[in-house]
Amino acid sequence: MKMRIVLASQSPRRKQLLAYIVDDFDIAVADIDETPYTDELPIDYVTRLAKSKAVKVQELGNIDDIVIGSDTAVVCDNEILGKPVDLNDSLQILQKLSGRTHQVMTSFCIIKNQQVVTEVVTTDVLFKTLTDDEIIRYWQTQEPVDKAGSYAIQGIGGKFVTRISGSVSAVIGLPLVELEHALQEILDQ
Ligand SMILES: Cc1cn([C@H]2C[C@H](O)[C@@H](COP(=O)(O)OP(=O)(O)OP(=O)(O)O)O2)c(=O)[nH]c1=O
Repeated sequence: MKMRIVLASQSPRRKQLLAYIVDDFDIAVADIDETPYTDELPIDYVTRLAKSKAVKVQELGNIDDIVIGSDTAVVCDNEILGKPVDLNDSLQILQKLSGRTHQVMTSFCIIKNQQVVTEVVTTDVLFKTLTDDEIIRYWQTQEPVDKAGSYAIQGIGGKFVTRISGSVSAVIGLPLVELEHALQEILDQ
């Protein structure tokens, strides 16, 4: 029997990335509350969210589906910097990232029947020093709007990045090397 793979995500970037390693899959959106718990560690937060998204989609679909959930958090000094709601928010986030190294944590959770596989991939990203004027002009491009940490490394935000150490695909939305490996193990069973 051919397994159906379902990506539990509304992100066009995750869809595009998954298509690089999986020929055929469906999309289902899991609407979950993304508020971190008080004092929740970033690594626990991204793990929990990936699993919640996958579990929710599995509940709505077929028990035999292989469901993939994922979450990306931008973390600076152990603080989760979410998606900016307005220019002020974006200014605060990018001022924090200016001239220093932060972490991008992307989790995935694969569920097949009762089996749950989760993994978090952490990438270090160093930003050049940003002026407020640069941040404001960047906001006007609208690129930061739906991006964790208020930037997109694959877009205009790439011009802020001095150095990256880790997985580029994980920063954009899915760690392709690790996900392909984990998926292969499940499909081989
Ligand atoms: C840091 C960074 C984030 N992002 C994106 C990846 C994610 O789509 C988004 C992080 O938000 P997420 O909440 O992880 O994902 P999402 O809301 O877009 O989709 P879903 O929850 O349905 O899976 O930010 C980039 O595209 N480039 C970057 O450089």
